[in-house]
Amino acid sequence: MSTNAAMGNITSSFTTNANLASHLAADHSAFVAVIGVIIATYTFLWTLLRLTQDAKEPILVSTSIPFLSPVFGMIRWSMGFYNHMRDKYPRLPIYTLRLPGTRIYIVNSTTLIPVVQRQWRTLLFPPVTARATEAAMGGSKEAMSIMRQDMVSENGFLPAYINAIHPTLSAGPALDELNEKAIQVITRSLDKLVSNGSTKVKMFEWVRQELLLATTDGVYGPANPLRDPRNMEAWHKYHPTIMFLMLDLLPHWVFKQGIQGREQLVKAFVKYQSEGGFNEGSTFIQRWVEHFTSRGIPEVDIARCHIGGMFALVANTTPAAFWTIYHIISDPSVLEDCREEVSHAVQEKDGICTIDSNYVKSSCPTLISTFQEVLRFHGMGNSVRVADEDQMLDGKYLIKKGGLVMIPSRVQHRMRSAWGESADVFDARRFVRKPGASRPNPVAFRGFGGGTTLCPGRHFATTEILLFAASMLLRFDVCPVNGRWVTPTTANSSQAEAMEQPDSDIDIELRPRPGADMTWRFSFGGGKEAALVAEDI
Ligand code: HEM
Repeated sequence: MSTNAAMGNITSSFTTNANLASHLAADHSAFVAVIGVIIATYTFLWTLLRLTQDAKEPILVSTSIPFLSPVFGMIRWSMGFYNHMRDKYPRLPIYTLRLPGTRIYIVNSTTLIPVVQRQWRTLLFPPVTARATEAAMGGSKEAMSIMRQDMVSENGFLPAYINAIHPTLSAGPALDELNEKAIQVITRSLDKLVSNGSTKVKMFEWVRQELLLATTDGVYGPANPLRDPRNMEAWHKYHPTIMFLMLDLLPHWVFKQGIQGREQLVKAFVKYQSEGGFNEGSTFIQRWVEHFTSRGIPEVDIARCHIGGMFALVANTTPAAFWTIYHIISDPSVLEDCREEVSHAVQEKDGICTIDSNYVKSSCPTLISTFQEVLRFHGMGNSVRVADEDQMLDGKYLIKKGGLVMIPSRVQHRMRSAWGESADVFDARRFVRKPGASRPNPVAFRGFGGGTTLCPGRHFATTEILLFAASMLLRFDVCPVNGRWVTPTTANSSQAEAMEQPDSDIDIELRPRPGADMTWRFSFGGGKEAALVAEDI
């Protein structure tokens, strides 16, 4: 190499190094600037968090990244998040989570639950219903202003709505008639299955279809919009998007299909309203419509609210029925006991088998206990209340106006102090009364919620599910097509619902039992409803 060339290389290498050094210096300052911004942002958020948190509020947790740690926790642990937090902070009766723009007070202690429920005039549920109506059902400004006018007093639209429907869903002729209509639909469908001989079905899909048709026929009557397969398809498109629409975080075009489904249902329910289809429906739906029309809710919004009502009707009943039937038929000893119990509810005369619904609701302890255990084990409702003003809870904890108070039922349902060491195990006979044994703490059982928002549809759903299960046990043997029962996982359950949903379906074969082809009927009337929650005992 010549001297010149060598010099050139040295010069060029020097220039390159100088460039590199200046690049590194620039990169270094950019790096320092980024770190500076991160530290400044972190310090700002941390200070903001501390300054806006009152010492009297429940202890603040999950703060490593201010305002975002709870969000990451919810994404990571999904529906197990609150149980994870309970295990992490086992001594906290209540704690605060701070999310962007929201503070949530999570109640873990069984003793605080009745306190929250007693403060129903300042810890409100109606704002939650109103928000769902607006975000997920598309309620108009006019309808929302009627709904939001008074959310506290008994004259307010939403509290008065619950009062209007309550008598039609409580023990009495209106409820009996509703349950009778619904079970007739299931019976007709089972008759058809029997006449087809052994049939293979996908269990969840099949249970869902049976209940959707039975429940909506029972409620809406002969003009039931869900009888039209296009509307049924629209429901299946819309239903999975409800939770995302309620969260209202993403633009609506992301859920185009779901919204198309919803709008198709709105048209169908507008027709149902304008043609007076409800006049031939249940007493429940007549009182429901009466309330909405008397308060001046526009027709199209009534149709939107019908869709919200449908969600309440079927969203939890379907998985609850699936799990009840699954846990009975997949356990030979539970199956034997339940079948024996319901066989005493049947009276046969002249080829007609009549099942006494009162007997099923009151005298089949293993069947009823299995259903209750389904509500405990698979129940995942988060009771949410909105604080209407600053207030003290139990004289100890400051709840700030606008904050959400939440009671996650999964935390209660898996509490060892309430359910013992077997809290994480499904035990079909857990609720069967045993001589000398004490009852589990009823406050820890939140399958139907509790307090003023205790589910008004619980008797309808309970009877429908128990009678469906009884019919199945009496008329069919059920086998898994692949020869063994494998309990589906539930990790992907939609958190808009109060019951876990199976992640995968099960192929089953329904084989008619001897006598399945006789005429099957139900008798109703005069009996009490099954008492599953403290308020009914
Ligand atoms: C197994 C089936 C069902 C389950 C597990 C269930 C569960 C629940 C739960 C946990 C709540 C309380 C929500 C809270 O406090 O935050 C609730 C409320 C409610 N449920 Fe159900 N439910 C079922 C069936 C039904 C049915 C069939 C209807 C309609 C007839 C219905 C109508 C309602 C209504 C309207 C509310 C709100 C009450 C209020 O605003 O005060 N539910 N349900």
